[in-house]
Amino acid sequence: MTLFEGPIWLIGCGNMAGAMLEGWLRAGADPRSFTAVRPSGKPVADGVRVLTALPEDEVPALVLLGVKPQKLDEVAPSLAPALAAETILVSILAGVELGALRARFPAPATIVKAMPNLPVALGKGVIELLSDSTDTAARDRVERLMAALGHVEWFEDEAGFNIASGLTGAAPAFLFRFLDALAGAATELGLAPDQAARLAARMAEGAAALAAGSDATPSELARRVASPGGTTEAGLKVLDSGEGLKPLMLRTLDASRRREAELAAVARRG
Ligand SMILES: NC(=O)C1=CN([C@@H]2O[C@H](COP(=O)(O)OP(=O)(O)OC[C@H]3O[C@@H](n4cnc5c(N)ncnc54)[C@H](OP(=O)(O)O)[C@@H]3O)[C@@H](O)[C@H]2O)C=CC1
Ligand SMILES: O=C(O)[C@@H]1CCC=N1
Repeated sequence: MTLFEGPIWLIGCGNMAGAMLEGWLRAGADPRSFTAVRPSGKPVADGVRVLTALPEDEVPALVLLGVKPQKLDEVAPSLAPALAAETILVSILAGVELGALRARFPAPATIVKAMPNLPVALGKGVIELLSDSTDTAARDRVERLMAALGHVEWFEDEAGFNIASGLTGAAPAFLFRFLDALAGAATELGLAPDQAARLAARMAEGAAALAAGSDATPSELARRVASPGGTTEAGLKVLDSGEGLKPLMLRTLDASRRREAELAAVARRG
């Protein structure tokens, strides 16, 4: 069974849209159903058409808007007339609200905001979705396509979507920083850098799988690791001391959310 019927255009195919394409191809999608439009014309994957301008030989069933938010007004004027009422527009542009998309793309009946993250390339991403469309068949088609990339959740409003965007869209970078710091510390204490990086990443893979698959809270899982009077407890005391990690995470996510609001305001002004 095909993931999605009809041509899919990827407007911009850099880190994120490229990772989504990788995930869909990995899930068995037909490469010939995709057209990537990118100014560089760099190839993306075997069998996927790459153009430097919009195709003129087909009407897209779905368009994935994958450029930087700052490029929205560079692409919208030429893209909008190429979309039909039945074209589903999916935007992954951080901060750009449904209203700002509707103002630029009047034709599509269904516009969906999606916030994916880089692990979609492995089919292990998280994708938040938001739409004001009442076309349940179109919403279901988008959900099915996104579900090939990982865990999908719908949101009811921009505010909740924005908080979740920081938590799953941006936070892989926060986790990578944590792993870097952890491995760096092990290196300072005497381990070879490549070995420290490898072990930290493998540790995170297993611990994350445990957390995702367990009914226990992260706090309970930490308790199971920390033997009373043991080595973990000694480390946790440092992590939890003073201001600790929790206020740092609050400031981190809040900064992402505030930046998202700034990007939203720019796109609203147009
Ligand atoms: N990176 C991430 O983890 C996530 C990113 N996002 C969102 O994804 C979007 C893209 O981010 P990211 O992939 O990191 O950025 P990249 O810089 O990697 O990719 C941007 C893409 O846009 C293309 N592009 C630039 N100008 C145009 C144009 N005029 N017409 C068509 N394509 C154009 C570039 O083409 P070329 O390759 O030829 O230079 C490139 O393929 C952003 O809106 C971001 O908010 C959302 C969730 C996570
Ligand atoms: O940094 C950004 O703005 C984008 C959105 C989430 C991840 N990358």
